[in-house]
Amino acid sequence: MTVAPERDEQELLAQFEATIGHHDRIEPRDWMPDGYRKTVVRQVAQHAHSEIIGMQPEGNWLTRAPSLRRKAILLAKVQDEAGHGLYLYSACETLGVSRDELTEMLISGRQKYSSIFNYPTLTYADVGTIGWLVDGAAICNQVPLCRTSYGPYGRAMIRVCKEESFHQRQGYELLATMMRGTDEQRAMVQESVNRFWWPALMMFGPPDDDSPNTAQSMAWGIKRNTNDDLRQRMVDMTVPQAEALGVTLPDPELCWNEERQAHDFGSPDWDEFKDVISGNGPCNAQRVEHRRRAWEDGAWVREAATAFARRSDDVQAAVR
Ligand SMILES: CC(C)(COP(=O)(O)OP(=O)(O)OC[C@H]1O[C@@H](n2cnc3c(N)ncnc32)[C@H](O)[C@@H]1OP(=O)(O)O)[C@@H](O)C(=O)NCCC(=O)NCCSC(=O)Cc1ccccc1
Repeated sequence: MTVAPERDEQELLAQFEATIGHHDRIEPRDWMPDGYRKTVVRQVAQHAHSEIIGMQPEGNWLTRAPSLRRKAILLAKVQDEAGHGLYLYSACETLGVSRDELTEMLISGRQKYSSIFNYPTLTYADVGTIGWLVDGAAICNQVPLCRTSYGPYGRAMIRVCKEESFHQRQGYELLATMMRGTDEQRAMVQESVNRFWWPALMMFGPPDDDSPNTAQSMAWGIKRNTNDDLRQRMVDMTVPQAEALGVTLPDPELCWNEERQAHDFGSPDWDEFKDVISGNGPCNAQRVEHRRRAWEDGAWVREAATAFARRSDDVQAAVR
């Protein structure tokens, strides 16, 4: 007996929902609703683009690192970011979208990357602040994503989070070293923290009541927490670290709320956030142009690798 197609679809949907309900993983060959596939591709692609574009602000300091040790640490970190981008592009490819298409969507502005990477890195202290605050925010956001419902994304996150922890520690250690230095160095750290604090809080996305995707993404287990929840976690985690470092977080409203057992804090400038994610931040044009040039300059490498792979296949076929 043949089953009616609608019946088939209903059974598949029920099976999908049961998997989500049990907090099990959805794997690439499993049936999934079109909206789920699109949402995972959107989030994972944005995440991958962020890692790749995110190499630029710190990469800016590679040739000017103040010592061999600092240069080696920074090189390792920037290379890790490239690796994270590649895992994430691979996770996206399991859903039937190619690396070429993803890069095209980034360069043409059809897909986003994290707002934070549209701010400039003006001093070497920014390398420390990015490690401490930006990787700190990335950890808050990504540890729960190790339990995301899409298998390849969650597994990529496990490795990425281990590396992000090293990134955060190296940033904190850099800032701690500068804070033990001269008055000028301490002032440089404070100035850098003042510039990056609010943009780091914006990384978690708009407030929950202004976040169109959160409810559905949580229902599908793609996101495990809301944007505001994770932002609160970041503030609570960072305040004692700032005290230990001896820097001030630039928020006059920041204070401990005994009743909530959490910090109250001010609101980021959401108009600035909207401007930055619409392409009008201080470095948007420069970041995308740099990526476009690198992609075009690398065309010959991709062509050579494809030709080599084709020839190897021909040789294998001839031997068989
Ligand atoms: C929380 C959120 C970012 C946004 O929640 P959703 O539910 O998806 O959206 P929601 O409805 O709340 O927002 C409405 C619209 O606003 C967009 N938008 C929101 N926020 C931002 C933003 N900050 N920047 C730009 N756009 C943002 C959002 O896409 C949506 O637009 P769309 O409808 O697509 O046109 C989520 O996608 C997520 O957890 N992603 C995974 C983590 C991830 O990507 N991490 C990367 C950074 S860490 C790193 O790279 C490591 C590193 C450290 C140091 C150096 C180098 C590398």
